[in-house]
Amino acid sequence: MNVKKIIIGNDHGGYDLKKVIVKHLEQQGYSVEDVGSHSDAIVRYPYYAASVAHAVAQNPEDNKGILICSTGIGMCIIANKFRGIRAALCNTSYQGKMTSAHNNSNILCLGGRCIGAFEAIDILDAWLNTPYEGGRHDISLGLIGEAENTNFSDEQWNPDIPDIP
Ligand SMILES: O=C(CO)[C@H](O)[C@H](O)[C@H](O)COP(=O)(O)O
Repeated sequence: MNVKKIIIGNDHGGYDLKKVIVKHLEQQGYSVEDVGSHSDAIVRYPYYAASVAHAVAQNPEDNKGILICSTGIGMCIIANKFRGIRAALCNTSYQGKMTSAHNNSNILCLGGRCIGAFEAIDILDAWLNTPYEGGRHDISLGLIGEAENTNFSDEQWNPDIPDIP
């Protein structure tokens, strides 16, 4: 396992699934940092998404993140606003596998009210155990980096579409 630490955050909609995920990760020997929330009391998910995304963006070589809300959608929207973050909302283990292989995603987003615990663990294991393939996918990741370094208020990122695979 290359990842040194997994930072996990949730809101009230993700609290129950978070507990299952943390237990599973610790059983697998991962070091886990839980930024909360720590109950099912209603909280606002952007705070937790930002906390995890910031920590992963600060140390992307060593850290990965997991964010869980009711759907995973709001968490994913916030996390992807952080430079260097590639957050992926996954509802199937195939998506978990492919987002590691092709997107080299560094945050996994899950919907606590959308998938069951067993499905979530399958997705998580597929995501953690699948290596990034590199190769042609480096081109796409380079373009993602280019897009996130563009100030859209000043200019438009609208590159010509080249005739390459
Ligand atoms: O899924 C979410 C955002 O994408 C979050 O879990 C929100 O909390 C969701 O909107 C649920 O909100 P509620 O306050 O539990 O109705």
